[in-house]
Amino acid sequence: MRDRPDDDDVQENDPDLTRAVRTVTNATFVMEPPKLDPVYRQQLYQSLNQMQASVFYTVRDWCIKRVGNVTAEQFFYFINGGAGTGKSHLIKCIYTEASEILSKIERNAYETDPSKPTVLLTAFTGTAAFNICGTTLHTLLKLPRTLQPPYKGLGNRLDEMRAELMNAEIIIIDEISMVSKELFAYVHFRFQQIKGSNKPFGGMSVLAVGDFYQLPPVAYSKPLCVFEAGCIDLWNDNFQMITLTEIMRQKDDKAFAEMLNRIRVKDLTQELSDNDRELLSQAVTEPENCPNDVLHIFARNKKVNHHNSKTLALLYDDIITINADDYRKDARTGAMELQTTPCKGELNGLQDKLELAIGARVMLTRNIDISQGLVNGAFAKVATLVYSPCNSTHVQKLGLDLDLSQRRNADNQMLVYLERSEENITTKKGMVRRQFPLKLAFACTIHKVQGMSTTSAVVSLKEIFQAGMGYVALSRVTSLRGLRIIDMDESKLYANPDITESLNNMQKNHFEQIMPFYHLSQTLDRDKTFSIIHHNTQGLPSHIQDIQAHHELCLADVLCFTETRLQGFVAPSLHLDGYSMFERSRHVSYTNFSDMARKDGGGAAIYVKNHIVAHEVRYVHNVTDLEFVVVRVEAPFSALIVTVYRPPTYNVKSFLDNLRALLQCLEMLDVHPIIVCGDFNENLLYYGQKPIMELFASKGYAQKPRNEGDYETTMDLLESKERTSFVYKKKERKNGRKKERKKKERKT
Ligand SMILES: Nc1ncnc2c1ncn2[C@@H]1O[C@H](COP(=O)(O)OP(=O)(O)OP(=O)(O)O)[C@@H](O)[C@H]1O
Repeated sequence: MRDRPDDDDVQENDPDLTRAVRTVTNATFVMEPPKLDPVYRQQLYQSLNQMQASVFYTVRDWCIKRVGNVTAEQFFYFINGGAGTGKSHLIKCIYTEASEILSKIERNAYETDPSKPTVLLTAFTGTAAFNICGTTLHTLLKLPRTLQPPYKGLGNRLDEMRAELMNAEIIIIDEISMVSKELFAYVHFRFQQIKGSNKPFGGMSVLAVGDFYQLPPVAYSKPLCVFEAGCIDLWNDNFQMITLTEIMRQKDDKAFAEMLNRIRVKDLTQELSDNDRELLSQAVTEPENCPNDVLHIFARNKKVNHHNSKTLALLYDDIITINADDYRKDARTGAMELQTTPCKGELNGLQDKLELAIGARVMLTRNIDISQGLVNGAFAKVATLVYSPCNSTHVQKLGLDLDLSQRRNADNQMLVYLERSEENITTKKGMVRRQFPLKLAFACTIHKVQGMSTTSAVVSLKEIFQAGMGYVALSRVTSLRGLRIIDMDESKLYANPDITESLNNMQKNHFEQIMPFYHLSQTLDRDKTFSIIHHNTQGLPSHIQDIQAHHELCLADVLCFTETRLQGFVAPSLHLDGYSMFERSRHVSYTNFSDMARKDGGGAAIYVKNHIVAHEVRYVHNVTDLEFVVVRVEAPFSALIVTVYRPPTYNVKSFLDNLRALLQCLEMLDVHPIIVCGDFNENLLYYGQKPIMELFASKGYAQKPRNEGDYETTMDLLESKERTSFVYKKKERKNGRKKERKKKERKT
């Protein structure tokens, strides 16, 4: 049987909501994507694993379509995945990239303010919002305290909200497991009102992110994915699920990561396997063996408070007591009078008295300023006390040293100064309290650690009262070495079976279309297929790391690159592991066009997998003034592979003469099939003559692939003489090139 929480814990389950609503409804949100250094940004994108990259590029392509005015259907994706599978990491990347691309949408400057956000990054709790550099749903949408139907509109704040969210196209909602159906419906109605549209969420695309096996919504309401009769079902009607499976948090401790995956879905009736029990037992210990300075995680507040007081007394001699300043309204004069001693406040309100010490670990209990990291659940150390100038015993401000993970900028070593917050004590009429919104944090509840990554923690499994709590607590640490379990109780590790059933029934998407070759290569018989990818690199030196990190490119047997922009010297860093490289720079490619030879850019290269026997055909008789590479493959297949680049400024007639000469010489080598690919800068959408394609056709070459769809943006050709078993043409991802193309099409 599951425990029922007492009142204290019911409130504790709602760590941010009540406070967020109470304190920030009047606050305005600031939403500005972080200005990341381009190199760091590139590294961030390169770090994405295959599934993260699929989602990233799907959303990126959608944004590019929106900018290009191509029809882009509203999307509703649910990014699912166990703890530490990199959901938050992924949405930070999506947010940065999508914001930048969508900011390029041409808008009427008189009607819109281009500085307004295009992508809204939100989370349910303040800590999670800070973690992703976003804001809470409540702050963003100025949601009321109670979310019971019927929907209450924005009233006279509508214009203000419309002005603020006029450019918004996508909303990202992290920690979706904690979002109740009422809250979700409110978000939907808010956007319908703000955008003046009857579409779901007013036409906004939604990226919901989270793990329904982690903490559920507050007050025992059903998670969004679980069907509930009589409730509007925005979830199952609209959302498609994409699952991230690679655990990134515990990537250096695979056995632990895999065990966590099993605990995540284990239901109450199942037992741990012997292996898992044995593995977990390595972390089981007694409380006295746990260092005081390691974060302790408990299910209930009582245990947290007890541990905090005990540890403070143990570690510090100079304990300071900070009383709340309670003011009562004088009935006669109306003046607020300071009381000599604080009264007994509310259970979840500002504390009557705070016991602290310099150096003690504390946690904020209110959202003060999300942009500064002063959010409910943020960890810090007390660094200084600032006393009132007129009362040397009255603490006016506290200097806090926020944890590194809590700082928006890791270089920022400055203290943040916290002032007292003010709240009405609702149980005492006319009474107002001013106190620092803090509590000691040598320990905290499981509800405060969702989303957190830490190297070490002590977890108590005692008194866990909800499905998923045990899993959330155990999955915070990056390795089993950093985990200590006290009060081990296997029966507290269980999932809600309704979640499993609901997720099984959800619509799924694997985004195969964004990486077709990756998916195809999983089923291909690699011994019987030969894959060639052509790609215009727009500069090998600046993109070699992108190529190395790319999930599809390095699966090909042969990589044909154009616009390598090499200048003779090939740095060792330009070699790809597992491939032999053959290249020709532009400078050595022209004899009769010295002006072309002097220009930077251009060039071609072919990389061939090491297990393939291949030689470069370096000197091709009578062929000059052409940027090309020819490679003869001898085993396990026999073929001639050629890559050609024609710069847009190169006269077509001269190019055709030299290409014709090349094709003739290739025939003489008598190796088949001959596969020629490259970037010829010939507009295939143009209805008039296409002399380059016609030359290939006249010589018996066939364009691959034949699929009409592939011609849409094609300027590159992949021509083959004789049938090849499989060829794949890399799809374009570069916005810039599409634009250039469009420009050219308009001109022609
Ligand atoms: N592609 C990646 N490359 C490198 N590190 C990554 C990558 N993805 C995630 N990480 C790291 O793994 C850790 C866990 O990632 P993250 O917090 O995004 O996971 P999560 O799925 O949001 O977890 P939770 O459900 O517990 O909130 C973080 O330290 C993050 O920086």
